[in-house]
Amino acid sequence: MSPIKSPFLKEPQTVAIIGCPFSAGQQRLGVDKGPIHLVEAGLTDQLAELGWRVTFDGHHQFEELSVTDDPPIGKLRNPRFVSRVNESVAKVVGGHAARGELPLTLGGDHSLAMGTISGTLGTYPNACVIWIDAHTDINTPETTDSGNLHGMPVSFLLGLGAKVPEFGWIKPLLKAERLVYIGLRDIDAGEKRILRENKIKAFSMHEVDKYGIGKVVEMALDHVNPNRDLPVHLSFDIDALDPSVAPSTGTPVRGGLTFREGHYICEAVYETGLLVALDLVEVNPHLEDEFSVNKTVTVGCSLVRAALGETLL
Ligand SMILES: NC(=[NH2+])NCCC[C@H](N)C(=O)O
Ligand SMILES: [Mn+2]
Ligand SMILES: [Mn+2]
Repeated sequence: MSPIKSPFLKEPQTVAIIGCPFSAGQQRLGVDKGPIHLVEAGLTDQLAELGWRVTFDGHHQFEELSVTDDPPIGKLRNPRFVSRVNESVAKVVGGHAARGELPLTLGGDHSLAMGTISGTLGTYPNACVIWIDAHTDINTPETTDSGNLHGMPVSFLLGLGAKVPEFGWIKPLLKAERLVYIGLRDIDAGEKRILRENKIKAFSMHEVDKYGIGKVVEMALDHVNPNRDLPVHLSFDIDALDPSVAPSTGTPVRGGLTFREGHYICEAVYETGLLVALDLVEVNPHLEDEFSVNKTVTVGCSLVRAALGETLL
């Protein structure tokens, strides 16, 4: 029995867990401990229980890639380190995808999507990206206020904004019409302009309230995957969930997805049978109290299970 009825994955269906203890895309300590907590919570066994062959080669040791001198380039913080780590993540994710496995990247901050989505698109050039987040993470080197690269991966993938030679390895393989957002509620002014100018489809919490999550996911899939035949990369930032559901994250924004809305998205993507890669990022076990951390890690594991075939019935 295979967990997904998938036109893309090879038998025995394999999920490759890629632990990415990485935090240099933002400034709060602890998000690099996210993957360790998710794995220690038992995620590997939970996925095996769903029928997957699970591989996990230990958490990546990015220290080897660290740079002694990494001054900002313009506003961009830790640019060389972020670039190098993502280049290596792209190779790892791409390698698993090319072997017909499903890479599950555990972050770490969301700058990691530069690597994960580059890896997916290298193997599946027509893949679409479903980005679940409170934020659009589409600032360019020109529009960013914070200089934090976790707020910018999407612009690099689309090839928007000033070209930074250090990030020259990123091929702008993502097309605006193959990207859709759900859960948005904190978008910078410059980002709003980019969304408009590039006609990027986005469902904020306003649309979730108006139409309900079922309709929103259907409309999102209709946009990026009208014939339901393209591979899907699901990039899930835990801060898409309401802080009452997932408090331990670096940039919480109130008014987010409920527990069920978050799970519904994952379940609906699973049901398409088209999922080829999954990211779960921005779990920060150093933030808030022990109860909050447990809650956040537990909901993170359960979102992953939902995307990989756990059903309620
Ligand atoms: N992956 C995230 N949590 N991103 C938050 C980004 C916040 C803000 N838009 C920035 O550019 O810094
Ligand atoms: Mn976010
Ligand atoms: Mn994000």
